[in-house]
Amino acid sequence: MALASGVRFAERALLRPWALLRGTTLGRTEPAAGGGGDGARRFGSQRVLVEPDAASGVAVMKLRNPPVNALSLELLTELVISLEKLENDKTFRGVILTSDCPRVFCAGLDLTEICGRNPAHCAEYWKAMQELWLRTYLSSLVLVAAINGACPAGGCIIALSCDCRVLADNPKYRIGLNETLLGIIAPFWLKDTYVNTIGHRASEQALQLGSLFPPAEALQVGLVDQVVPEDQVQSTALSEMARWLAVPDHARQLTKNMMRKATADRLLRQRDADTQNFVSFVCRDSIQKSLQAYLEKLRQRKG
Ligand SMILES: CCCCCC/C=C/CC(=O)SCCNC(=O)CCNC(=O)[C@H](O)C(C)(C)COP(=O)(O)OP(=O)(O)OC[C@H]1O[C@@H](n2cnc3c(N)ncnc32)[C@H](O)[C@@H]1OP(=O)(O)O
Repeated sequence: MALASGVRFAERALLRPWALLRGTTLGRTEPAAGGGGDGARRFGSQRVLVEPDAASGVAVMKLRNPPVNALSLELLTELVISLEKLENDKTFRGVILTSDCPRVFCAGLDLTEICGRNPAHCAEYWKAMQELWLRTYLSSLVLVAAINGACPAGGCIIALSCDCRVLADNPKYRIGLNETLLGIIAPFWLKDTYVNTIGHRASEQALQLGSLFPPAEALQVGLVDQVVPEDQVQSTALSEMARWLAVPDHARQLTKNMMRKATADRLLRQRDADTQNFVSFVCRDSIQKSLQAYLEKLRQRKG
């Protein structure tokens, strides 16, 4: 009974794939450095590099959308497709999500996707955001975030959608939801994800203040599970993965589903309304002005 409802839920979460692969090169396969058999072949796309290890059942998925892994529509699309590919391949039980860009895990939403764009584009973009969150939050795989760089806003949400987070101990690598500082508001599903991770009071404070936590504070508040020297992020993520994979899949997956279903269902029930809210909010003149000003500040901040 529990299994059947878990499967039905997973099926509902598998929402439509998009036909929006502008400029993507999906499905490319090439030998990993060091060569080897099938287990060592890497695949992926232009913006997502997947290094599968069939022997351990673990794949490393690297975001590579330089300079800062901003979540462009293409990156969102390629992430969903790469994840789906691994989920459909029974060889794999876990994914380590990390960045191929130096110093940044993910800069969050790509502001150029919502600045000066028409409502139809903003809607398409937001649906892609929702899709990635649903896919990661409900993934049947064990997802471990190896956070090897700055992790604001949408980057933080991707990390929080994983089962476990390992952050590199570098004061520049801050993590949190800073939306209010851009003059925008985190949608309810981001807020729910935050609350589910660090609790109501800490979320209330951090969300209103737009706090970006340095590693020690992120650990203290519970945003991340481990803080380790930068050169140990990958090995620690692998050790964490082993701990999670020691649990039988069916028991772990059904428990994950039990813990996360209500939060995901809330978005699934209101997906269109959430998109409309986002579009009407972000297309307001006043919001466009503050987003433009924020982007300009980022561009001038060089050095
Ligand atoms: C999965 C579901 C997700 C749901 C998400 C829902 C809502 C999310 C809200 C958001 O995500 S809003 C975005 C918030 N992001 C930020 O505030 C981060 C802004 N960026 C930074 O703070 C810094 O860039 C950095 C990430 C700390 C990296 O610093 P660094 O010094 O290494 O690089 P920069 O010189 O600042 O930037 C290089 C280059 O990249 C441009 N850029 C940076 N961030 C963004 C962005 N989010 N979108 C678009 N472009 C960005 C920056 O302007 C520079 O461009 P240039 O042309 O080279 O000047």
